[in-house]
Amino acid sequence: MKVIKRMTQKKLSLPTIDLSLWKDQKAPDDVFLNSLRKAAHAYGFFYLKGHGISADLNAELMMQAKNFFSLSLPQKEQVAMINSPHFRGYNHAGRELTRGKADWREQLDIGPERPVIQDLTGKPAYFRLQGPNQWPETLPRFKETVLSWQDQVLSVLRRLLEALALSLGQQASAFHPAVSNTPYQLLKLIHYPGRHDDGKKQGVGAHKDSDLLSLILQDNEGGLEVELTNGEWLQAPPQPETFIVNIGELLEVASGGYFKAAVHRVISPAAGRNRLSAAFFLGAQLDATMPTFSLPDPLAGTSSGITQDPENPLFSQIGQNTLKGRLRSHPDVAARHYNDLFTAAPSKDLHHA
Ligand SMILES: O=C(O)CCC(=O)C(=O)O
Ligand SMILES: [Fe+2]
Repeated sequence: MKVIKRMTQKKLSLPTIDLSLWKDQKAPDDVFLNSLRKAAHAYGFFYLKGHGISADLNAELMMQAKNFFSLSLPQKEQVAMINSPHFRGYNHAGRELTRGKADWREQLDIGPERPVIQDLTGKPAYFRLQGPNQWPETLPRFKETVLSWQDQVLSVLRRLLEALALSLGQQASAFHPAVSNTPYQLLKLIHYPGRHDDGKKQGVGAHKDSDLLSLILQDNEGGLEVELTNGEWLQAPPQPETFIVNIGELLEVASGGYFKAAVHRVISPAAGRNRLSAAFFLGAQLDATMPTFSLPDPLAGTSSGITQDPENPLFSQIGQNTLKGRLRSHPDVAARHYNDLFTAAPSKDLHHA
């Protein structure tokens, strides 16, 4: 009995990709590319090690996140997201929705520090996503640490995208037009409080990310899970010195469905416990359109195409897909700052992004 259990667990563990195997910007070898392609195709969710981001910086980020969530609610509300047309800032637990159901987590959303686009007349609404962040004033090293981590993670993901492009038989530069200049990006610092008496377990409900690639740093609590193609849920517990990387909807579009955006969720910690994570989402230039690459033969034959979900239409126009995700996740921000876009407020099929 025990042996079978052990064998099953071994078979079902998530793959680990070691980015340090790709040295000195030289073309990565076939072994590395094959394992990356396989991980992205079969799971859409994997561990990343050899990324070059120091354990100290990761620990400092988690410490700053902890300091922020330890502030009083009125202090956190000073940077409430409802004040920001750019969807930046704090949301208390229960305010964000996934598929219409409240998530049990509080979070601070931080994007790239960019100026507001002044003259938006005649421009698409998604340009309103660009603008400044809201920073907690009482935490001196917070902004510096967060921006430094954000910067380093962005470089890691840009590099990983070069490898992913090569693994699909494309030029390493295939994603450069989408991510080299000023891609949309978002960092969420997240605190999952312990379960309530009502026993509900939705830390964040099952969802796909609407970006190209996401990267998650988690503390030791666990609770992150990914849905396999056979419908089973597999745990993704923390592993030292690694991040979780997962495929988002834009990469599913780019790969013609060869890489699938992974459905994942977080189960709330038990009562009295809590969990911290930092999730970074790399989108793309808002005014670009995600191309769908034509894949070389052996790959093209094994792709089942882009997922069609009437509740969650995928737009290849990036700004449109990005704004869709933000509006659905934050109907209160949508109602305050984007009311002109709706005849009725979105409510039924809200989807976390
Ligand atoms: O907190 C985590 O580990 C994952 C969060 C997540 O999937 C998301 O915010 O999209
Ligand atoms: Fe996610």
